Amino acid sequence: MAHDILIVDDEEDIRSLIAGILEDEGYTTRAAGSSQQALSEVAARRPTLVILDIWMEASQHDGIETLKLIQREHPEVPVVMISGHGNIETALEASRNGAYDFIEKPFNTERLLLVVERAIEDARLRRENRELIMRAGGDVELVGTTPVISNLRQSIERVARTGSRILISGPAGTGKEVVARLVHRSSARANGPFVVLNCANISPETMEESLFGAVGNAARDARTGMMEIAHGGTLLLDEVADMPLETQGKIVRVLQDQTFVRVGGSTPVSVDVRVIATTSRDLEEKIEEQKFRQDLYYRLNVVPLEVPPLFARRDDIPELADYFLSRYADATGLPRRKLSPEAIAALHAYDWPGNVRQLKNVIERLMIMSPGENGQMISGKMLPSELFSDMPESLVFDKTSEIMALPLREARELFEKEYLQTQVDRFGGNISKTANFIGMERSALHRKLKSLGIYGDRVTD
Ligand SMILES: Nc1ncnc2c1ncn2[C@@H]1O[C@H](COP(=O)(O)OP(=O)(O)OP(=O)(O)O)[C@@H](O)[C@H]1O
Repeated sequence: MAHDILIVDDEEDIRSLIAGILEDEGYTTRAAGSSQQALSEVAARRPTLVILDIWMEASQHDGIETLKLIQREHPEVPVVMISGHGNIETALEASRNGAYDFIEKPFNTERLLLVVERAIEDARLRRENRELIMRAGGDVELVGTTPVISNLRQSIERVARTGSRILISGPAGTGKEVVARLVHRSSARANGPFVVLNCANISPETMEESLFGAVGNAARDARTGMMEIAHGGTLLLDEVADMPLETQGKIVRVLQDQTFVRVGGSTPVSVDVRVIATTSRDLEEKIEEQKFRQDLYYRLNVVPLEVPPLFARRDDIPELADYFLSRYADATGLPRRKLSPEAIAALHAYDWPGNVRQLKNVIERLMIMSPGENGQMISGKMLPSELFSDMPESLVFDKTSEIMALPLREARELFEKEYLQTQVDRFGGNISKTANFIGMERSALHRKLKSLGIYGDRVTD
């Protein structure tokens, strides 16, 4: 996506000289010959960068005042000042007011391009930092090698380049946002912003201000909307099923024209934004209940991507657990730990109703609550009890009275039978995994099952 640069100078020659240099490098430019025009261009759409002359004689505001006005509305937009006279005082004042850097007349093309490139990169890093701080843990790695995840990865690569709208569905905590971030990162917009708007629990008024921004007045501050901030990049509508119906109607039109009006304003703002939506609810059901607009559904659901629950890709659990262990150790400086085979087997057997997010939280908790040396194993006993609470009733063993009525040898045999049958069922009949979990040799388990008469067709290696 081309960056959108606003050039502000009262000399026509300078404006077209800079525009020529920048356009040759693939930037998109707009020009303004006065401070008033500059401010209305900024108001029409937030630029990626402003190049602003310090001396603008016939303008209502001089360069410094214009800088202040731009910074007040958009402190995140970098402004590079042009100065004709190497006046240190003015330079200092501009820096104090947030100017990113200076270029002096007459121009050196190399220097101009270098400063522009640096300013845009610096703003991108700041934005990413802000996003990281705001959404700590929002990483962009889709860990997993099961066929469903490998297919998903391929679909992401394929669809990312097309620019189509995508609807990502799947239960909470499965990694829908990770998928959206990956799409953005693999697309032509990767250097543009990635903006997330959470649609849950927002009133229609707040939602519209968040999306479209607002013109300031006595009652409210001016605000740049997510649509405008996402220009040249991607906007993620998280949990889109919760978007108020009124806003749904408005966004249908915006998706079509990529143009909207800020709350309280009348000037149309044109943007170029790729919209991705996520949902953990069944949108077709919401349409039937008349809580979601069908036309919006069709517009968003150009390419559907599905992220399956964690229990449907159990074999990714060990790799995910390992990934969170090392990531958490790196982030905190805590020792690097490993999971023991029986701990891995227990994580593998659990159903994870909170999906990957729950697994990540369990791992973090383990690292904090079970301190140990570098490389020291985390054993099955250290796992939180919630992991065992959804075990089948028979494993918790409700046959106490029956057992109590038996001599030891028979009681032991009954217990073993119940215990092993349940464990084998838990691991879907897989002997290696069962053996691993219960801490027995695979061949010994085979023999044991046979001797207890529970060696059926469902058992596999
Ligand atoms: N395959 C994965 N590889 C690495 N990390 C993952 C993976 N899936 C999820 N995560 C991590 O798990 C957490 C939850 O993922 P994410 O927020 O993407 O889920 P979600 O489906 O968008 O959840 P919700 O619907 O609740 O918003 C995040 O910290 C994310 O980084």
